[in-house]
Amino acid sequence: MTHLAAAPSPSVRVRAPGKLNLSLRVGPVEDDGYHPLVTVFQAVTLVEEVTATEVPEGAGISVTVTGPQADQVPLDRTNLAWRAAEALARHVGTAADVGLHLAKGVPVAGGMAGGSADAAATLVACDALWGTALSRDELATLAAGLGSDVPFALLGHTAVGTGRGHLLTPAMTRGEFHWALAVRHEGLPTPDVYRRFDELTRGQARAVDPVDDTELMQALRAGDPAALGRALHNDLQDAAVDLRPDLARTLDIARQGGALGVVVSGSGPSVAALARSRQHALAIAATWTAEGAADSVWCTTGPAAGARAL
Ligand SMILES: C[C@](O)(CO)[C@H](O)COP(=O)(O)OP(=O)(O)OC[C@H]1O[C@@H](n2ccc(N)nc2=O)[C@H](O)[C@@H]1O
Ligand SMILES: Nc1ncnc2c1ncn2[C@@H]1O[C@H](COP(=O)(O)OP(=O)(O)OP(=O)(O)O)[C@@H](O)[C@H]1O
Repeated sequence: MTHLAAAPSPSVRVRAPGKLNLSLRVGPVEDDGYHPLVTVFQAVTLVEEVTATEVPEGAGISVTVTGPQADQVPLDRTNLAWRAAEALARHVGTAADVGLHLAKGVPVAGGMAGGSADAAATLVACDALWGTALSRDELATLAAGLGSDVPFALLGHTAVGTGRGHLLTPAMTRGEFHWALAVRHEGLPTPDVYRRFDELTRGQARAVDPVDDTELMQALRAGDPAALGRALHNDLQDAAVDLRPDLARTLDIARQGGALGVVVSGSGPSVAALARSRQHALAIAATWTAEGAADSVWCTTGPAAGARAL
């Protein structure tokens, strides 16, 4: 008797990057509860990998997760990847049946948009698995409905974000930038940081203006890490440090270690230090570890590609 092995279910694997905000300028909160932003995103080589696998009709969506902080990631419909699959299925009028596996390489709740990368990767993976063949523009519209950082995870590289951060213009850059990252395993909820920003600025934050990032954009075009380091900026930094005062020491240690610039990433609590080289990034990371200033440290480079099938 011949034994026939069952054919594996079709699956699609997609990688999407985490991000840093090289500059994050935040205006006064609007009536919808969101803040107008001008931000310069850079995608980095810390990535999420999402595998979407065909499941029997009517099986619905399921999520499994691996990675160092997998226990902090929800497996139900509050997971952004689940919501991305649901949003795509609703948009194209197909049944939302898929198994999603997330291999997490981006720190969880670190201000580096790991969940957003999962959502972007899921849109691309399910679009391929279900053969729905949406354009990148249609995917970007769905992405913006899932979260402000999701469209950038689709696009990748370096881009200026306006509106809620979801309206993107690619930016010209030269060369590769080396980053050291100090990660705290207790995350900072993004809404809390924006709320603290409102309190600290008493609702009177200055209106955002892309002109304020002229030097940063020049540094990127020139591939000049020293100039980029001087131009790093984050309007949410004071709010993040106010909520987590120990971040001040993490910032100081990197400065003392000769970082070209150091900044809280997005809403924190991750801290990103721009280094002269990979060796320099490793040295900053080693000092953070030695001083107990981070729960984990990472070295990465940017820019990196947006969500794409492997
Ligand atoms: C801090 C950043 O990561 C910088 O890129 C983003 O602004 C946050 O993006 P995100 O996590 O995708 O945020 P969303 O899921 O869209 O929004 C979460 C919450 O953050 C606040 N929020 C977000 C974006 C924005 N422009 N203004 C805000 O006030 C709102 O309270 C919102 O309810
Ligand atoms: N796919 C996901 N991966 C990680 N967390 C998720 C996911 N979906 C939902 N969450 C929830 O969202 C919270 C924030 O997740 P995430 O890792 O995306 O934060 P972040 O990097 O700070 O996001 P951002 O920089 O976009 O504000 C987590 O604590 C978790 O409860």
